[in-house]
Amino acid sequence: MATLLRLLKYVRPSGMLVVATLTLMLLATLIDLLAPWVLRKVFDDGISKSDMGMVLMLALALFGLQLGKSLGSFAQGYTQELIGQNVVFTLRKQMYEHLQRLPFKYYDKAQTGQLMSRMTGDIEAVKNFVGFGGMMLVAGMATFVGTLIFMCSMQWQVTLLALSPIPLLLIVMWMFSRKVGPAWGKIREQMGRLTTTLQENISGIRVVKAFASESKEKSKFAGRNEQNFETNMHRAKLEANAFPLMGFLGGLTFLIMIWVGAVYVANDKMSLGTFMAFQWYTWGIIWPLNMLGWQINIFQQALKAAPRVFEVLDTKVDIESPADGGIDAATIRGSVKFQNVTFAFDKKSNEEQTKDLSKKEAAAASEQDRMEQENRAVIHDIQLDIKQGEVIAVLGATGSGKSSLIALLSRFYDVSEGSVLIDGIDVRDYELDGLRRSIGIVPQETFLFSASIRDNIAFGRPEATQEQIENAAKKAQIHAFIVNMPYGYDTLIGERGVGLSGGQRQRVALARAILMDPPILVLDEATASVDTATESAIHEGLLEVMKGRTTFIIAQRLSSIRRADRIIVLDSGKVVQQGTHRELNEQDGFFRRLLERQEMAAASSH
Ligand SMILES: Nc1ncnc2c1ncn2[C@@H]1O[C@H](COP(=O)(O)OP(=O)(O)OP(=O)(O)O)[C@@H](O)[C@H]1O
Repeated sequence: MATLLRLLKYVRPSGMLVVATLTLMLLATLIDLLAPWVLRKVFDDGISKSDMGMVLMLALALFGLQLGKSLGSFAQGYTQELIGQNVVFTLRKQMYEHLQRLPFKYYDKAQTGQLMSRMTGDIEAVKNFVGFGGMMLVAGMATFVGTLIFMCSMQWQVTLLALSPIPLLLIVMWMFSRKVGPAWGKIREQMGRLTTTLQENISGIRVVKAFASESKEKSKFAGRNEQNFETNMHRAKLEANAFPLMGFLGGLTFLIMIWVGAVYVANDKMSLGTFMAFQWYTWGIIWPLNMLGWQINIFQQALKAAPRVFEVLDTKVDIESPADGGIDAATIRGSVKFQNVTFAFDKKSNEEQTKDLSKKEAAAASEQDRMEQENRAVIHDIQLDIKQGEVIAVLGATGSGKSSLIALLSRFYDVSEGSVLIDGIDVRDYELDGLRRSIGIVPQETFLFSASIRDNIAFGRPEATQEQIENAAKKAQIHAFIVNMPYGYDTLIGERGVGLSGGQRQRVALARAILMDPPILVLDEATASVDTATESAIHEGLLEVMKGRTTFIIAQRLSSIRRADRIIVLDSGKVVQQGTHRELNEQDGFFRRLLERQEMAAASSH
């Protein structure tokens, strides 16, 4: 019921259209009800009295009624679809906008295929009910009730007798509805899983092929496809059992009507005209009941699909600008302070933790969670003070927490304890978009869109001039490569940058960050996939780019951090060493061991 009420809210903006459609439907119903009544007159006032003038007039009246109905149907079909499409449009817009706002935490767990299927199939199922099923239900009910009124007013005894199979028909329908609902729920869920398998296979096709795992993946897909096939066949079986039974019981109404009607006509208790009109009216009883079977189907499908969409819409966005809009980040200069920062990925919100608990229990739970969080933390009590314009290299073994630490700067995640300050202000107090625009990031894995290379570089600044784009590309050492491409900056690159090498993709991402001209720059293993010659060329360019900007370089290769003002070494989420290259070289620790290992590796490769 709650789902239905919530769906109705989406229909409310189309209120006038709904009124227009329902008016047209009710008019069509009235015409349907009047037509048999006119037919009755053809027999009783025309044929039986041999008044051919009357017959002609009534035939023309019937024609006029049908013409009116046809014109009405044309408009009604259009408005009906418009209502459904309005709902689809709003739901898709809301879902898309919400997906854009949802934090990284959500995407760490969400399955792309499930989201795709909710955005497409589930919303479509909702539309079928809102635009078609719901309206037809109203039309069907109006036809049913109207028909009964007309029939009873003509001959109530025959009407009631003809209705005797209806209770049985309602029982069949109720049983069908109870069984088909869960089947639709399963189908929607399975479609989500099927889409996920497909999406993962397409995205990961290179891994599938590299490991020659096509047949394993094929059977995984076949398994899910088969499950969906079986559930659909189960649903079809339910329909195949219920619909003919409903048709049969409807047919019984006809049989009773003809038999009882004939007896009443023979006994002069019913005119021949009324008998003929009843034949027509019987359809007004059978049609809505038969349609009800389909409507239950559409309704149940929508009832199972809508919560899947609402579930996404109801996911809380807990990383947002402050309620008052937040502090303008345009003036950020770039000093950064990590103040007692602890961070765990699976932090639960306070509300989630203390829901349904008393005050005392909530306090105990919160203390327990604080301790658990401390155990799960990937960043432990970090204190760092970074001056504006400083170049900081963050070093550490894989999994030591380098990327996590930097992710807290842009609020991809929020700290569990402590605070991250930029220019002395907590990052949570800034307007979020502005904050993120102030931090240019070249991530480990670059995502490029299927668009021109120019648009990919100008992704964060679509208004940038060609000259600005080219300057950024030059600094990222990619300009020469781009101008040699078939269409230069207009060359289209495939999804995720297909057609470019790993190093080229990384340089496009670097140009993208440089173009944003941010006060803070983050290079996450940014030169990892380029050759040593290009790497040193990039570093030359970066020297100029880094000038005046606070820069974080996350790297494992020592060559890429030589120019850092300070090196921070992380181990299991804790800062274990910090200082200049020279200072750290003089200490016994992770840094010197890394240096020695790399020097040995370099010597053995010569
Ligand atoms: N989204 C996530 N959800 C849960 N745990 C995560 C997530 N991302 C990383 N971790 C865990 O957090 C720890 C730190 O990971 P992080 O990516 O920050 O390390 P890193 O030093 O950048 O590693 P690398 O050099 O390999 O990129 C690791 O133990 C990792 O397993």
